[in-house]
Amino acid sequence: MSDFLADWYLWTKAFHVVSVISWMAGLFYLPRLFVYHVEVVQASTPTDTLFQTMERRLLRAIMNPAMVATWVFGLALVLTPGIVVWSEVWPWTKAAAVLGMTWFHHWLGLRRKDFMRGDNMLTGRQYRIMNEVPTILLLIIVFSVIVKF
Ligand code: HEM
Repeated sequence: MSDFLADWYLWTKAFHVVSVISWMAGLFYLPRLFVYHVEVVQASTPTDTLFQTMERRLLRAIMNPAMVATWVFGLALVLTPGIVVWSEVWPWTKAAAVLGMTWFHHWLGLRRKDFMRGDNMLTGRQYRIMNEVPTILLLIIVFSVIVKF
């Protein structure tokens, strides 16, 4: 198993990065959709239904599979011999930020259900602020995994 993972290391990393890009695209876009949904769209109109469809498809067709793929390829990299040295700081920083990103994904899923039920409680400004969460986590993850501080 270790030999197999070592042989496929660069391919695994390439698929990991592709999955990460797809996941991040959704994590940036879905809160933007929520901003417009709450600020511009009237409840129970055809536009409301259209936004709900876009939000559901983005989450189910792109973000959920991309998150699973990111985790699968990421964990394969963790198991690859010699890649992660747990006595260094960066794997822990990255792990904490990745758990934060996964929490944010599930938080967005819960907010989508609020819109679906017609009882969203947050304002456009609050969604704009939450939109910064993936940016901050992305910076922490990329600097920790590449600079390895
Ligand atoms: C979901 C759980 C994740 C795990 C278990 C994981 C684990 C890993 C591991 C072990 C590596 C190899 C590091 C190396 O080759 O030195 C790696 C590479 C990488 N990861 Fe992740 N990762 C995860 C999520 C993410 C996320 C969310 C991002 C970005 C937002 C990300 C961005 C990257 C990048 C850019 C690389 C390539 C670094 C390089 O070129 O050396 N990863 N990941």
